Amino acid sequence: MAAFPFKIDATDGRARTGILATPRGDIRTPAFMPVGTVGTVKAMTVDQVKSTSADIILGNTYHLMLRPTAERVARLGGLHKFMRWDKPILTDSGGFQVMSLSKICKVKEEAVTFQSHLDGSRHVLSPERSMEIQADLLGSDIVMQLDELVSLPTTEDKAADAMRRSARWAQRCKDAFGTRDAQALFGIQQGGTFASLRQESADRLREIGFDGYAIGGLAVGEGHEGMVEVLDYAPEMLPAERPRYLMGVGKPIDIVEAVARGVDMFDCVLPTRSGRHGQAWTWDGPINLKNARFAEDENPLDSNSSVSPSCDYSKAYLHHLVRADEILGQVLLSWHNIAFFQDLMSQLRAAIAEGRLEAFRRTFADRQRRM
Ligand SMILES: CC#C[C@H]1NC(N)=Nc2cc3[nH]c(NC)nc3cc21
Repeated sequence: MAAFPFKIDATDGRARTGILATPRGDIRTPAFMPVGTVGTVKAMTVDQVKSTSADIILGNTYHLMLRPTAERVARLGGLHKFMRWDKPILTDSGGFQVMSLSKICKVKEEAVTFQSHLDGSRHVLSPERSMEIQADLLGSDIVMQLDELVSLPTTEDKAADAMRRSARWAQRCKDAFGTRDAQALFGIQQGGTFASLRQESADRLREIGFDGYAIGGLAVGEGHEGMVEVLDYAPEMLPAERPRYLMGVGKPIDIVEAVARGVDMFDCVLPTRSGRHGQAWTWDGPINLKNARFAEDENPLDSNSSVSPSCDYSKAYLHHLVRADEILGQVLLSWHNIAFFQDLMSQLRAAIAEGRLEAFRRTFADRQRRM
């Protein structure tokens, strides 16, 4: 019996909307997970994150194992208690971050060894250690397998080798994770932009059996068209009855196109990172509050929103905060952007439930281009 029942309430073309039920709360899909890398959704309190109606957030094994260490988080009661977030948490396994962040890393069949980007200290991350950190020490609700990242551009042979190692690590993760009914384990499909490798990866993951299936290897610089090309076939290679999670994605238009191709879960640093740099996402595309045209604009970012940073504050005030490099500017724009992404997911769920996703997609794309 797979952990976490996934009930699909409606479909529209390849898109699905439903509920992934977890012991810490239901996750409405399609879902966007705010990124809380080191135990904080940057510049936001957990109450502000909750006010956006986010059902689940993401944490990172790589960052938390380096600081404050997974053992310390465990001694302090686990990640939920530590950061005061009592809803679901998905943790990434560390593979992607080790290979994209750490100074030196060596990948062997047994494990990845690397030096911390913080102080150069040496660390080892094996499939078994990643499971121990995520499931036992951090106590996350959804655990990601450890996978191997290949940097783009890559050859088919290199992508095949990495995909097959990730599949062997997937089995080791499943064995180490064991059978738990209060936590779930997701596998990660690899294979770059090679359909035959993606199919082989999906087949191997299905044989092993996971509670959900992620699409890895995208949002790594392939661009919107490159991503959509893979999304035209990759999601449907994965079991239809379990959640499909596209890692690291993405811009609002990427999310809409991926939902239309059968993806259920997303995470991306874009709303919080761009908010810290003065950017606000709106239904008419992104704007940057640094721009002089907002200096005396008394309108809020979104008067239809019920979330404070979107409906209570004037663009003029936000412009002032950003120009003055005030911390509150980073807080309010991060908060607004997360609220906007959650509003987008809510509108996508409604559009699928009412069978009008195609119309929503067209209108959304036209309006986003207006900027
Ligand atoms: C190859 C591969 C792969 C995936 N593997 C794991 N464990 N995490 C990821 C995180 C990502 N973030 C982004 N873009 C921001 N693409 C990602 C891809 C992965």
